Amino acid sequence: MPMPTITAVRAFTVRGGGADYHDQGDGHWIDGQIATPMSRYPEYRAKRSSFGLNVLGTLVVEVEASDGTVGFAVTTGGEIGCFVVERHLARFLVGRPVTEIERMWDQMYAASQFYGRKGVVLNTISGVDLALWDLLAKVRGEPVYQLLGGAVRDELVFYATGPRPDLAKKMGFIGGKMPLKHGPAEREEGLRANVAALAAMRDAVGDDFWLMYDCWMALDLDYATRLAIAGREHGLKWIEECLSPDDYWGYAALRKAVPAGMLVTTGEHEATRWGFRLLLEMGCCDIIQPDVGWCGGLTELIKISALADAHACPVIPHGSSVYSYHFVATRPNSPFAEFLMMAPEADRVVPMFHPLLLDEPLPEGGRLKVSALDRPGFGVRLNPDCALHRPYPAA
Ligand SMILES: C[C@H](O)[C@H](O)CC(=O)C(=O)O
Ligand SMILES: [Mg+2]
Repeated sequence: MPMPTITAVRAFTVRGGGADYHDQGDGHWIDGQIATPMSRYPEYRAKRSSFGLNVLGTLVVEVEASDGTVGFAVTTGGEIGCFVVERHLARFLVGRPVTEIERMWDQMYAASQFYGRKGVVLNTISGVDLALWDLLAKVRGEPVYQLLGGAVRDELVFYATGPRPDLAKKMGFIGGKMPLKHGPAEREEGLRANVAALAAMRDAVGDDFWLMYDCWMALDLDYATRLAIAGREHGLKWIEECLSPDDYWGYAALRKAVPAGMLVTTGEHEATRWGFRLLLEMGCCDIIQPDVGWCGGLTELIKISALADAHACPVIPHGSSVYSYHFVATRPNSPFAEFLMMAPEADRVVPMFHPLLLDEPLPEGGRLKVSALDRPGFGVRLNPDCALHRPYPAA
């Protein structure tokens, strides 16, 4: 049966939240003091925006088909992403049938290998890939999760990321992952403060609620090991992204050094099946956390997940709202999902990609029925009130 072909590819950027969820206004918890690889420089410690955490902005990719259907997706990538899409990647899409996602992915990756492979180029390929899945699912009139093989569960259960696991517990989430505040440059005093914050939160939530620490690449092996050992007493379930994403050897050593039963997790800044192959084969972690908007998109996440399954390693995707939910619904080895608390005080559930997307389904009581995803494509719309900027329109 002849399928529509792709007739146009457009790339836009937009500021203020959206897929670059770090691009928030003053006073938001996500831009407070959180340990980062830049925390060793005191002048970049108090706010993550001080070193440029929100420098990229959101990338919006639209793909239009010959029958008039438009698919779209959002990720982090901003103006650089727009350039890569419109001046380079679009050529591999225009004129192709909407079904040929695998071939388009392979051409985008192979053609950009000389300057890509990870980082913003893979964010960009992910954005294009997700827009292609949205388009194909809309052309077929089905939700994306049905194209992925259908749901393996009726509802998703979530843990919450943010500074208030005590409030997340009241909202019905199964656990809370806190941002670590102090890094190694703040020495023993900082370490004691990190452990004290965990202990206080444990007192607030009781024994059975999961508590985790997100260390956002800020630590070294020695500090991470000491934090894990001290955290065990307070029921720290996992310790996340402690080291540089390039330090596979450090992660392998950390996994051996943490107390029995504590999980080492990482992968939100890793990309492609080859990056995750290193994490898995080197025994770096107990859970991988690819971000579907950064790791290469759904086409790549399917491969990463299969590889992880063969290593008995669960896949709990990082954030990414609907783009994760449609995937998690379909994989036996993704037993729960992350919800990032994007309210400035983490005191209520708000859409992760607010204000950019309309119709983003929200967990209620820490759960989301898969039937809430039953709309064509990823089931979301762009908010017409958000001012999109198209810096590199095709000539
Ligand atoms: C809170 C973390 O520093 C980061 O902003 C989000 C993240 O790493 C996660 O959700 O995981
Ligand atoms: Mg994280």
